[in-house]
Amino acid sequence: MPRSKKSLEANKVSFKGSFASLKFVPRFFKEIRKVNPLLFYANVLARTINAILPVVILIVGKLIIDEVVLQIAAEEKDLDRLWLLVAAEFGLAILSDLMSRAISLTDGLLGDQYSIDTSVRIIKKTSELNLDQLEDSEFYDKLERARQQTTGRVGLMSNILTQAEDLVVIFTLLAGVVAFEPWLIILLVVSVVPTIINEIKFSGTSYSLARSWTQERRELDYLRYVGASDVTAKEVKLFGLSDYLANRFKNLSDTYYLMSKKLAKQRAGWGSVFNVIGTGAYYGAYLLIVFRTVAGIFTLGDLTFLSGSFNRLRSKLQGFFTRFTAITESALYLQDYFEFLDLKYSDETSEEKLPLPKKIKKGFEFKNVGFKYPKSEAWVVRNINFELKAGEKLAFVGENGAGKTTLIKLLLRFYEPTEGEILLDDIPVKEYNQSQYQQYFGVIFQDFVKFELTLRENIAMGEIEEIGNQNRIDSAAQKSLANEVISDMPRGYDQQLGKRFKQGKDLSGGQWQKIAIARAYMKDAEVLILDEPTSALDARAETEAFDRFIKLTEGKTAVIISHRFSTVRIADRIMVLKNGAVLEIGTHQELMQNDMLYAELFNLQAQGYQ
Ligand SMILES: Nc1ncnc2c1ncn2[C@@H]1O[C@H](COP(=O)(O)OP(=O)(O)OP(=O)(O)O)[C@@H](O)[C@H]1O
Repeated sequence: MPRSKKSLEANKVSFKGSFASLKFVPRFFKEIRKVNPLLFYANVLARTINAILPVVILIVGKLIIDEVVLQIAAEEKDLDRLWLLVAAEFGLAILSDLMSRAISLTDGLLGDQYSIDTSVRIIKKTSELNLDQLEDSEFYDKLERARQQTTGRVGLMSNILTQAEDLVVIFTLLAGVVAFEPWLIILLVVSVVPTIINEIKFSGTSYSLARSWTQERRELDYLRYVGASDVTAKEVKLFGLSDYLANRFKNLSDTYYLMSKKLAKQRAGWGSVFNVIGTGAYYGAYLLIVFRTVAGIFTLGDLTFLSGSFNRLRSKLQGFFTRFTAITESALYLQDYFEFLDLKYSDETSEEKLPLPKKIKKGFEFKNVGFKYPKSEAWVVRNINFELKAGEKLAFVGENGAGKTTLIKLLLRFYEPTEGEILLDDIPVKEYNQSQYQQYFGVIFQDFVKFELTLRENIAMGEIEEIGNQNRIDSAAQKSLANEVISDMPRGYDQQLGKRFKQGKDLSGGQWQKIAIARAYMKDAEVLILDEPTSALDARAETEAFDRFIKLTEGKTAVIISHRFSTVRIADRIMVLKNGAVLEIGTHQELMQNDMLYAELFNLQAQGYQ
């Protein structure tokens, strides 16, 4: 676990590594510009004007003081030029304020638009990826970092633009200072070098710390959720778990707090030591300017201009380097984000694919299929051979963990078999385009999603393009018996479901299930898969749901997983799985005559009902 110093070292990103992350900055800006070109160029323009203003303001300030000194000495006072200069300085101050406001306005608007854009892209990209990628914890961490840094990316944008702006300020001020007193440059270097050293020393460390803690942060989020959520509240209360969860949360957070506190203290400590050196150099420069003014080499105006310029230069340069560290740190997150967006899913990379047959002619065939989950050594299923014929209703039965859902995931091509192959009408399913292939199926999983959206949306999710097709939604609801749920809802189809939102209504397990089944009917799928779809229905509703299912899906191919044998027996054929292998397959009668596991389990359940 990366809670030790050792793992922090392992995750440490070098200063060079931080530099390398800057290569993502051009792409980042291209994307921002694409989001809203007008706002982007307005921002750049305002920043350019704002960058030139400081030196102009200082020069006008110097001219004002020189003019004042001149007028004090003059016998006949002529204040016209002075008024003009003061008016110019006033105008410049107003312009500077306007530009700053324009910058923060455009920064904010661009930032908002960009963060909407990135969130949308992350959602879309996630849907393109394979299940094995999504279930991989390393990948999940990457996704987490890509997602978390949405606000960080907005800060990065304004930091980089400010950096460019400050670079212009620094060069214009430098030009002014060099024109008067080139020696000051050496003192300037001495005054900022300590800051640079400090930044290099700590660069990357805080990012490394945050990065090495991605897993733990996930754990913290989870503990926070488990400890304070309506879903877990019943068990947490009943088992008195809140102290245990709170302590576990606190212990883990404290470890992180202590590590980051140590880092922050070191940074602050060294920062103050280096600052003393820097401030010393600044006052050295100040003395030099004062002496030259007393000696009559500089005018009073030069004195104000130089000391003002020098002071600004120092703070701008310091800011430049501090910001540089912040930029490289955030750019490392940018790397996570772009790497995530660039992830390929296997089907994308493969060559031309075959068009899918409009109608399934023969059916599916599993040939010697074996499968191990990624990063696992154990065979979950092996030597699987069976046919799912076109139009057939096949049921899978078997004990928990026998591999039933895994076979469904393989059939749906969420995973590729480790050995053997799956054929559709004698052609390996790999030959077909994956997403088109998946469109063939209407599936209700055991752990189907309870979308906390409206009832209508929950059903229409089966074929979202048809959300406006009321007839289709009505028909799906009738087939699945969800119409009974709808008539109980005060707002009918527009009823918000779940407890998360205002006026939301939570449903019973069985009611949710009826809605989920409606979702499967919504799609005019070639193959229907119901993975324990009726476990929460009462006995009467279950029988009714299955009778309907068989009638309504006449001619369609279907796979049903169920632990209830009364349901299973109405399937055309039943496949019994044990420890990842096919134990027996046949009709209910055949399996009863076989007198093996199926007959044993069937009789066991039948006795229970007597
Ligand atoms: N994503 C995964 N990664 C690794 N192993 C997994 C994964 N999903 C399931 N398994 C393992 O594969 C085996 C078969 O699981 P599967 O879900 O296919 O069983 P099942 O027959 O559907 O069980 P149940 O009746 O309990 O739903 C189990 O031992 C399980 O631990």
